Amino acid sequence: MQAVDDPMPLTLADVTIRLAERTLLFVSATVMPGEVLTIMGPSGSGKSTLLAFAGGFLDPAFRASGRVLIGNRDLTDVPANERRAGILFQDPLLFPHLSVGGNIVFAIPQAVKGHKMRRQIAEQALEQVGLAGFFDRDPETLSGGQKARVALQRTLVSAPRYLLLDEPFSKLDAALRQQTRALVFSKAKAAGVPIILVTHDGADAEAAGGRVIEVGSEAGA
Ligand SMILES: Nc1ncnc2c1ncn2[C@@H]1O[C@H](COP(=O)(O)OP(=O)(O)OP(=O)(O)O)[C@@H](O)[C@H]1O
Repeated sequence: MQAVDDPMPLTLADVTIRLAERTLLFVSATVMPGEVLTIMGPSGSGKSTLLAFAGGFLDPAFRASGRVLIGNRDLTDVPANERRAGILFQDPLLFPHLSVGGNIVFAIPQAVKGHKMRRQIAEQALEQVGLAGFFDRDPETLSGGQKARVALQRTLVSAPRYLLLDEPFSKLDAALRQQTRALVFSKAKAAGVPIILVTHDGADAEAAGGRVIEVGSEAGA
């Protein structure tokens, strides 16, 4: 797994997200490497939009004020190829035209040279989540839980500076959810980078084991 050589805190400094004239949410917090900050709130309260802003790709339909800082650097001053926000969505979004292993190889930073080395990293990443021997499989032949594990490893091999988790367990059934949740949090924390989790589910927040921020209602924060 790619280690991040310079893990830094992630700060959401007075971040306000607006849609038309409506304020959706306000958050101000610093997340330390290895820490999970959970954002909870009702549907439509702007949680996914907050993650998009934190990742540097806010939809132009929204207006945001406040800043996102990696360490002391404003995200907008960090070149796009150095931001490296690792994102996991509800849907694993595996590339259908690549094999399972190809999905992971694709995410390995270009600085890691050599076909053999890249393949070896991907094989190890699969092995770590119980998917040894799955390298050449078509992603469509995997179960939901297996896809979620591949998506996790694809994100982690990319050497992210921080992780943004947008309800990554919500499509899994209860038993699988519990198992996948434990795996994601242990591996994400081991990556030693700041983690922001968005969820509706109190059990996710409990398993994450960090601070929880409740954001506003649909009527506006
Ligand atoms: N591209 C867009 N243009 C206009 N409005 C949008 C756009 N994307 C989302 N919205 C609206 O912005 C609000 C916030 O959406 P967002 O997806 O951030 O909420 P959320 O809290 O993540 O919701 P959920 O928990 O249901 O995923 C919602 O009212 C949504 O309908």
